[in-house]
Amino acid sequence: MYYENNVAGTMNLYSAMTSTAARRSIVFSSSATVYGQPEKTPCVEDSKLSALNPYGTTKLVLENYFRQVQAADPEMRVILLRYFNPIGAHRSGDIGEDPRGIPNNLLPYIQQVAVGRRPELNVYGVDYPTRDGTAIRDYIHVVDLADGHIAALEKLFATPDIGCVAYNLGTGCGTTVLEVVKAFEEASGKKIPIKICPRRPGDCTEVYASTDKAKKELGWSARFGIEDMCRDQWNWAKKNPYGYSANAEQN
Ligand SMILES: O=c1ccn([C@@H]2O[C@H](COP(=O)(O)OP(=O)(O)O[C@H]3O[C@H](CO)[C@@H](O)[C@H](O)[C@H]3O)[C@@H](O)[C@H]2O)c(=O)[nH]1
Repeated sequence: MYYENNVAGTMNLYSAMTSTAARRSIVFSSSATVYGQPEKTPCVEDSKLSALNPYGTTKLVLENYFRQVQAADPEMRVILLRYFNPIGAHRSGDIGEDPRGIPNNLLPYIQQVAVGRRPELNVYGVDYPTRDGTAIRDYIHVVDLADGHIAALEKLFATPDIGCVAYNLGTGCGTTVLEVVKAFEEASGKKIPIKICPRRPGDCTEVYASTDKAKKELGWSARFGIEDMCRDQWNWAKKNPYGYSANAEQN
């Protein structure tokens, strides 16, 4: 079930719902950040939740809010989608991420180094207890993430008594910062100079998804690996080195 050929089918399902049911259904964009520093990986949906930073607190508060609202109104249907680390771009190279100012996230930063907009990548922490000392995340292609939403909507529309349920949207694979750098270098043919820096406050060591629940209950799993994500991100970057702006002055 992939979004390119499935949007029409999903819209038909949506039309089949009564408008009241549709109004009382929601897919909430939550985040793997609600796992805080996980006690165990892969993270399963019923793991203990906590927040390591203010962003994580906003997601936890809103997840709790939706659980309470749904408990008070059992006819509501709620799916909490916990995104892991979305990266990549549409394969056309025409739609991609274009953060304002200095990027906070890894891939947009690497991409700006690759196109010559920044001299080097700051690597935040090489003393984590991982295979190369850098932190581990579960990177997921944005197109897989989009497909996950279609699967969630279909589940929501087809299950009146769903209540409030959380699903991980991740690949189940953990990748270190240095492994991402290497994958991007291979995809782009560009050297990414790095500067070793202290850990960034609020970062956890390792987080990656258990994918079993989404696979079993939504019929969804990620199709793309880190090489595909870097290839598509690079395609976007080389076609649009200044994002949606035409030139360097606006950046
Ligand atoms: O310039 C950079 C940027 C990031 N990192 C490291 O790269 C990893 C990934 O960082 P980043 O891309 O900023 O993602 P996260 O901090 O893991 O957060 C992302 O993933 C979360 C889910 O886990 C989401 O909730 C957030 O919205 C999303 O930004 C971390 O170890 C960072 O320390 C660097 O070394 N240098």
